[in-house]
Amino acid sequence: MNGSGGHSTAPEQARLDVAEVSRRFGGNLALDRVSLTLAAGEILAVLGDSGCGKSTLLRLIAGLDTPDGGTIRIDGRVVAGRGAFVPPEARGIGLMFQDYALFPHLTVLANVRFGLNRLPNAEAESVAMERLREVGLADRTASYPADLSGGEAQRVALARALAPRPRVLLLDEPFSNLDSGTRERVRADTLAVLRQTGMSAILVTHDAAEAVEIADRIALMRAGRLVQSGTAEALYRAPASPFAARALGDIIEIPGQAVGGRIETPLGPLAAPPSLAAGAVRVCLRPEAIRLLPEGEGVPGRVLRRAFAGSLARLDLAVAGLDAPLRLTVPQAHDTTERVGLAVASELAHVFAGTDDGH
Ligand SMILES: Nc1ncnc2c1ncn2[C@@H]1O[C@H](COP(=O)(O)OP(=O)(O)OP(=O)(O)O)[C@@H](O)[C@H]1O
Repeated sequence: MNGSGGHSTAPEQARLDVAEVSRRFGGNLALDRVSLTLAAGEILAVLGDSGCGKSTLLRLIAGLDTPDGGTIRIDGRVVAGRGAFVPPEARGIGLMFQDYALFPHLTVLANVRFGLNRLPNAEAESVAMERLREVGLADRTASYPADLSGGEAQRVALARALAPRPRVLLLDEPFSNLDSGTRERVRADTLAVLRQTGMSAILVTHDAAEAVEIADRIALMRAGRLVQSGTAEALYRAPASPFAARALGDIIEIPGQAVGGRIETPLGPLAAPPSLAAGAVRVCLRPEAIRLLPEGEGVPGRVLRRAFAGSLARLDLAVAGLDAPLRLTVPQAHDTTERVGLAVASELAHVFAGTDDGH
């Protein structure tokens, strides 16, 4: 029941290859042998809670910091590690942070031109115009940042980061300063621009829904380590740990006991994976793994509460052997009696040995 590994592309073919990279701050191991790859044109989301090392990883890739171990390659060339260090401006990396960092005293056009100072004036101007067209802001060239909405400012920052056509674009929580209505639209616009320009990008976020929506693959981090990487679907369907299961969607966790090829749980027996040793296990279930049956069938449950949730209804069920009520969502039209039966689809259960979280 293990998930996929860290590499999806051979390191020598990858646009970006991060191999066994570590970074220590005093006694704090902020990154612990993190490996990941990014293919050309791919969008990877680095997903994790505050303090898990996401920004540290981006800073190392950008060349704003130096790793204590491991190597970073861009298009096969070592840019950090093995005694090499290529400075940020020579890495072909574009950066976009959540505060956009637009220059307030420069027009929109001048902001986008800023990163193009190696080009002759006329060319820099025409490239900047082209990038502003790409993000749909060709008519705002003479405006100043103070006159822009949050969404527009974000698009100018995107145009500026894309202006020199970087090999890799790094986006650090780029939508977190936008209100929720604007965020979805700007996110969709940003994704469209990244796809249109074939950009290879890493997006750092603590928002699983955002990672799922925008990325081809997700690298899930926890406490300085890469927990699992793969497509959103792979992480959803085959989480490597209870933590990974929780990170990518609703999960119902129940205790279990593996004995002789089966797992005894309060929701009935489940088939045990062949490699599982006897002993205590944790069973993680997606809500769709649990079926409601008429009273008298399956494992008995008692409805404690039924709450209205639009087209759905939320049920809290008491089940013998479970400490907390089991929360299920059913179609509003589903009429429930006070007593019901429950069944679990074994093939949708994720079973983990032991009782701790694992990585
Ligand atoms: N320059 C630094 N000096 C000392 N400790 C640091 C430094 N930069 C980061 N850290 C520590 O490294 C760990 C990882 O921090 P990092 O900022 O990379 O996490 P993050 O996942 O980006 O969090 P957030 O989402 O809050 O920005 C934290 O424990 C942080 O305190």
